[in-house]
Amino acid sequence: MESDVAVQFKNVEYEINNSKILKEINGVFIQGKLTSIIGPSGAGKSTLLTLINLLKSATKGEILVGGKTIDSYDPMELRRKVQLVSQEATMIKGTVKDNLELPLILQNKNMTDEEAEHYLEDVDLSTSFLNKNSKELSGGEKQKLSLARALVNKPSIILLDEVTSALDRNSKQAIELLLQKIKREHNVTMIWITHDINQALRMSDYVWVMKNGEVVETNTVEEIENSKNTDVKSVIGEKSI
Ligand SMILES: Nc1ncnc2c1ncn2[C@@H]1O[C@H](COP(=O)(O)OP(=O)(O)OP(=O)(O)O)[C@@H](O)[C@H]1O
Repeated sequence: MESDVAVQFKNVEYEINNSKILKEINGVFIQGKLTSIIGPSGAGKSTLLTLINLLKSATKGEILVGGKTIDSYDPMELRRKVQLVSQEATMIKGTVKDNLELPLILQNKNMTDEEAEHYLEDVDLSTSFLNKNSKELSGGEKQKLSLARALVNKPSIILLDEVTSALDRNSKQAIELLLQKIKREHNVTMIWITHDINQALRMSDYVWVMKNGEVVETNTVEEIENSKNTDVKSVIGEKSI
């Protein structure tokens, strides 16, 4: 396998209650690049994402992460390497610092205030937020904090599930800029589900287009924009799905 491949799907299927949610999925996610997954509701995007951190297990085929079959990872270890950030930006009760420190606390470690401030700066949050109750943060600030928390385990892959869908225009723009900065400075592979087609085309290096549990096309943004495939054309013609 090429060394720039972060994740590879080989004939992957996911079946539940005799229903095939994902069929014959093949493709790669390239190291250090941002790939968006787009497609209509129910296409199987979230299911595919959860296979990459073993929240679900493929029922057929093979997934390689960093060149190793996913089944060879301890799930907890894998989830440190492959961080999931979701739309809800779920916080635990307590301060901003409590939330940032959580990934370390789970490993019986601590975080100094200095380290915590560094993480806040990394995501463009004021260091004065350190002892603020996380409940008081705005939606955009919570999402920045959840990105900072995802960075604490120094992941090589970040899975983003509709992380800007609940945000207003300004916060959405701030998160987009932040994701570009994280990709650049931390060289992480990002796999992003979004219903905002313009955002996917604007932000991504590569795009996977899904429909009815299948991957219709995986390609660069430019190739996707010029695709002759009617399913691809209908998905990107929607602009917001
Ligand atoms: N546990 C389950 N049991 C049965 N069907 C399921 C289960 N989980 C998901 N599905 C079905 O699998 C299909 C794909 O769901 P999935 O959430 O992956 O799609 P999606 O593309 O992420 O959709 P959305 O954009 O609405 O989030 C849907 O038809 C859904 O109803």
